[in-house]
Amino acid sequence: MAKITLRRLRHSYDPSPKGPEDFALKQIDLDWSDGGAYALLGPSGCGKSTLLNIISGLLVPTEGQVLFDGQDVTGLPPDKRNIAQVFQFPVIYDTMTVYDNLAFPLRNRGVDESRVAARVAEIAQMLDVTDLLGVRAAGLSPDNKQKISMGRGLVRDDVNVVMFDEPLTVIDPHLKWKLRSKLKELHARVRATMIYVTHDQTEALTFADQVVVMQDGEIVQIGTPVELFERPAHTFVGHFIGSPGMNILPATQEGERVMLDGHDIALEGPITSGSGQLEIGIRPEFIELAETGLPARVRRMADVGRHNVVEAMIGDIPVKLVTEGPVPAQGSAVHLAFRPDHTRAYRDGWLATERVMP
Ligand SMILES: Nc1ncnc2c1ncn2[C@@H]1O[C@H](COP(=O)(O)OP(=O)(O)OP(=O)(O)O)[C@@H](O)[C@H]1O
Repeated sequence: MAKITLRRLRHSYDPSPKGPEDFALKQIDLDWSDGGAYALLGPSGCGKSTLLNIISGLLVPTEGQVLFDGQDVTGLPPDKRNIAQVFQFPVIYDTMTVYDNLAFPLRNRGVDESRVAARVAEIAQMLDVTDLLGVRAAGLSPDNKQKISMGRGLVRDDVNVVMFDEPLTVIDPHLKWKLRSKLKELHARVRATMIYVTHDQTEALTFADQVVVMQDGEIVQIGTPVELFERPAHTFVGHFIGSPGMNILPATQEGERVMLDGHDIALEGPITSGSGQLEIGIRPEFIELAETGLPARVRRMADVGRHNVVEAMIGDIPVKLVTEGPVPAQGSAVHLAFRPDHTRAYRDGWLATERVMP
């Protein structure tokens, strides 16, 4: 397995790009350490596939370098990079048995049959497909086909990286969670460097130790799932991660004071200096209905299972909060308390408060 370094990567599909808007990847600098579980998360069109194709060698970047363990592989074709890839749709040979499918990548490398047998048995056991080893792949259900496809990606232990490109797309929703946790378990056992590409926050947050969030050809934040949830570096991350996402509320500043609809708001710490559009970011989980606080009116509520989501208006500004307690009737006057340690300011989208450590 290898450490992967992306150095000053830029890519444009336009042969003569004029400005940043012509670049599908603006500038990417990244270090992925050996054996880590990473997710690349972002909405459709943000550049995930472009980045994946550059790492796998299907695409040569317009600028910058890709290094595996410090060695420049930017110009190497995919078959010289020693990587395994699992795609959206299963890539298996229908006429072969499950055993032969799993054995294929090893036999292809000239691995001897006793080693093949041991490794196939190990992977089959991890994926719960031992019973299927003698079955022809053509007869498998779509999710079992994709499991075998994943197994083919994981069977070699000499690859630099295993890359998964939206691998659960074809899986039935009720089976998705099973495969999701299976993949996490597999990483813990195989300890390969893995990169998981998805637009689905649940998949990314379940699988990865570190999540790279992309927007519009740029990385907006790299962090653990908890870091992304608790302290988004950008309003995009706050909004994209969480359900419902972070409240992003228009704010004004007078000296050190930050105000929302004319009310002073206590923040996690001092606001950084600078200019630009000011907003307050607070997650619905960190707002409470209280005796005192910001006056608001309940607009609607939704029962989402374990808790209720209440939408209230502070003046003309809608705010969502999550509560497990009783919900006041629609139209009633309430007070909202923001937890200061989870209330942050953002300027032109970027985090603009410093955290005061307790
Ligand atoms: N072959 C291509 N030629 C021209 N433009 C392309 C090509 N492939 C992608 N793009 C553009 O590059 C940008 C990034 O696309 P990319 O496919 O990398 O995003 P993505 O995050 O993987 O999206 P999706 O999840 O929909 O695949 C988009 O604006 C897309 O239109």
